[in-house]
Amino acid sequence: MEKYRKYSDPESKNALANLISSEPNETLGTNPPGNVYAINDTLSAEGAADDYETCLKHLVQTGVIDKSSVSGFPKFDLMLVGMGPDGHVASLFPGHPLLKENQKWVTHIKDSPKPPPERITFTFPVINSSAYIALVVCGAGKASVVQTALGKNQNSEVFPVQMVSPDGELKWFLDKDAASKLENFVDAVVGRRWETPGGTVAGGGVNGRSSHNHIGRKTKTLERKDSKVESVRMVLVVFSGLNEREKRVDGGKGFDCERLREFKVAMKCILKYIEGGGKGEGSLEVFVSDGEIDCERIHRLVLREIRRLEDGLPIYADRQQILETIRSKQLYLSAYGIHSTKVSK
Ligand SMILES: O=C1O[C@H](COP(=O)(O)O)[C@@H](O)[C@H](O)[C@H]1O
Repeated sequence: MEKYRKYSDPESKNALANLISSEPNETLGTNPPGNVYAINDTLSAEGAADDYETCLKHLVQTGVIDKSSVSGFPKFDLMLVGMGPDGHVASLFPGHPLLKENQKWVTHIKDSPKPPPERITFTFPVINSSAYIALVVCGAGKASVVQTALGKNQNSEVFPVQMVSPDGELKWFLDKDAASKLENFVDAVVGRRWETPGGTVAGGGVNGRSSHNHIGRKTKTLERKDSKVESVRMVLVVFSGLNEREKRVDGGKGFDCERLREFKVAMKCILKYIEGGGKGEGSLEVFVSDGEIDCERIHRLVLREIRRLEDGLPIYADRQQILETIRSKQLYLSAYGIHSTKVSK
């Protein structure tokens, strides 16, 4: 959770949740508005936090959200958590008394060190009761805290991010810049990227220059094509090029293979969509079919997948698992709607 802003404010994450719920989304389709539990921006920050906690309690009582048998707090299936350069998570800042809150589910802050000062936030007991937390951290400004949190050196003051310790699974997702101060951890933690034309490799270990250029050439060719036949052909070429490449990657381990696997799932979906004349019944795991073959869309989807394979976040490799969780649960937009609202008053 974070800043408390009016929905009309572009920084409001409630506004983002509402946008997601009303606009058809390439991957998720249209989310039913009833699945979004937004913060009441007509109340004060304190009132909104209490109101939100009441809403959450109702959802637990009615069985929409599980209750943790360990802590008694609500247990979210999936929580997407970011981190600030000072190591804060949600709106729980270093040294702030809210770090110790152990009764409330949702609380407010009026003196946030990062603007805006008024925010509402989940407390640590709620965050740490989650079944799965994806901690997504990007940017060089966060590299020092990442180094401290994941490295071997002890720090005297514990960063809030170091207090993220769920009953379930915790997975860090770092981009290259956020991971730049890690040494031995790089291979283990960071998704390996293919060598870029400039020669930069994160994670290393993959002899990827020729493959990168191969894909790059195909991308350029693809950009010039827009007929149905060419779209199909290019999907197949990219797909078979990757099969070849996969044989050279390190024995099926590491992020490269996981990302390739996710990419291949996407390519299969696109092929089924094409072969089924736009009606890929039950087969469109990574995008939603609207019934008609749309070449522009195929083109855009293939480019999107290539971009994610080559330069996307490591979380790309976990898309199937995340989508499965999202689709099988009734409540799933907490990361946007609950986790973060921003209202300026
Ligand atoms: O203020 C906040 O910042 C952190 C980090 O944001 P990012 O845009 O740099 O990733 C965010 O995770 C948190 O929810 C928010 O309160």
